[in-house]
Amino acid sequence: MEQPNNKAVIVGVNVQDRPDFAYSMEELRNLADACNIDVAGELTQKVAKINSSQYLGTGKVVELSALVEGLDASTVIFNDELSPSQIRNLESALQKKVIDRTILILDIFAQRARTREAQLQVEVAQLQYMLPRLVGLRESLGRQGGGSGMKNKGTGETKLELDRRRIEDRISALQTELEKLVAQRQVQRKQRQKTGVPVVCLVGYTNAGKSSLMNAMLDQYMPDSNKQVLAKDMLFATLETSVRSIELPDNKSFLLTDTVGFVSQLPHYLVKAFRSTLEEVTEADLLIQVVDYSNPEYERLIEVTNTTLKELGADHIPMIYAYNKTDLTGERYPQVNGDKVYLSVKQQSGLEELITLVKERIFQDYIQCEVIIPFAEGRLVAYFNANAHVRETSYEPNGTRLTMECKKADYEKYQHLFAEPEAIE
Ligand SMILES: Nc1nc2c(ncn2[C@@H]2O[C@H](COP(=O)(O)OP(=O)(O)OP(=O)(O)O)[C@@H](O)[C@H]2O)c(=O)[nH]1
Ligand SMILES: [Mg+2]
Repeated sequence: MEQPNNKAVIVGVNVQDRPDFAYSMEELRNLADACNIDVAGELTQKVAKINSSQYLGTGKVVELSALVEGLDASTVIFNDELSPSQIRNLESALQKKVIDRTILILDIFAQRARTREAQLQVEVAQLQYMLPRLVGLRESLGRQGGGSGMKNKGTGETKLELDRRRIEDRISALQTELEKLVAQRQVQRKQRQKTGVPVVCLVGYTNAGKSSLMNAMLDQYMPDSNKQVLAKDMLFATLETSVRSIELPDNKSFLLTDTVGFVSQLPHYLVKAFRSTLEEVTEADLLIQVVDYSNPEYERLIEVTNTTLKELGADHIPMIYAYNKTDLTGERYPQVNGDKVYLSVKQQSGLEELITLVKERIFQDYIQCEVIIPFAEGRLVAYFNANAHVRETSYEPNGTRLTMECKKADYEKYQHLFAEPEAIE
């Protein structure tokens, strides 16, 4: 049986005048859009407390039913995560497919997952969502003839036929496979850490411009690298972590990591499932929180990001802010204010200011010095030319004089080889 249509009505309850309610409904619409669902109508209700049996008050359910019929919608989408019994009750009252915010997010993640690791993580999260809802989902499936909103390969009807026990087995098999991938990633990360190169992580709300910023940095500092990442005007364009090396003109380098974006009410099992991918964040030396400054709700989105970072155990890592998309606001840019840089990646403006701030934070263990390297230790001159910022080179009777900025650790390591300046008679 074919799905009748992809028209839906979105429904939300505004509990105690939530200040971000209007935005959360707009976001729900965007999430639906990202799943190719056509939002034909909207229904909201102000309440003091969510109705535990059917989410909406009884009168509102009747009103909703009429609206859904009138618009000929096949699906009703709720702005919060519904409990198994709420789904059951709403489906029997409405006789339509009932889905919630969580399943939309899971669906988008499933569509976008490219790497095996991301696919495994999404599937684990989907199964964990399904487990307590099996009965309701099965009823829904019987009525709709397939497609609960789970669209990725491998899920779908066959999976829904599995009983609880088999789903649990499947989850643990996926987790075992995932652990192997995570172990590999950890080895890679340990190797990177050994090199002592600082790690800077881009974090922030979805669609803020993290990947665009990463690409702009690559353009500017690594023009031949050909390692651009996907940046696109859609929710959750990035699901996998990418790490790129950025070498600055003064020979300082760092690793830049692009990560999955956050969204409000990110299902906790999704956060948990993606924890391994996001471990990079918890071990970074510095976080750059990219903010869509053109979004009127940007302060709330910063809050959501900070709460998610806390949930991941990354709230202790130093952070600076890139207030991006300033070109869409009336504000002046580029502009630096404490730990905030107002910039526009699109207009390629403010990148240098941001890099200056990054450098101040991650290269604190550098010193300015002047040393004389005996001619016999010529390899050291080559080393510093490659790994330090040499400002001036001159030749003395007893060796090469370098005026430079180098790592304090390097200075201390090679100090015993440096020559004393000759006394001028
Ligand atoms: N006007 C304007 N648009 C921008 C700017 N920077 C990025 N964008 C646009 O914002 C959209 C999202 O950019 P991405 O870089 O994919 O955002 P992201 O933070 O990586 O998003 P996720 O991967 O979904 O978390 C794209 O359409 C970009 O072209 C900017 O400075 N100004
Ligand atoms: Mg991205």
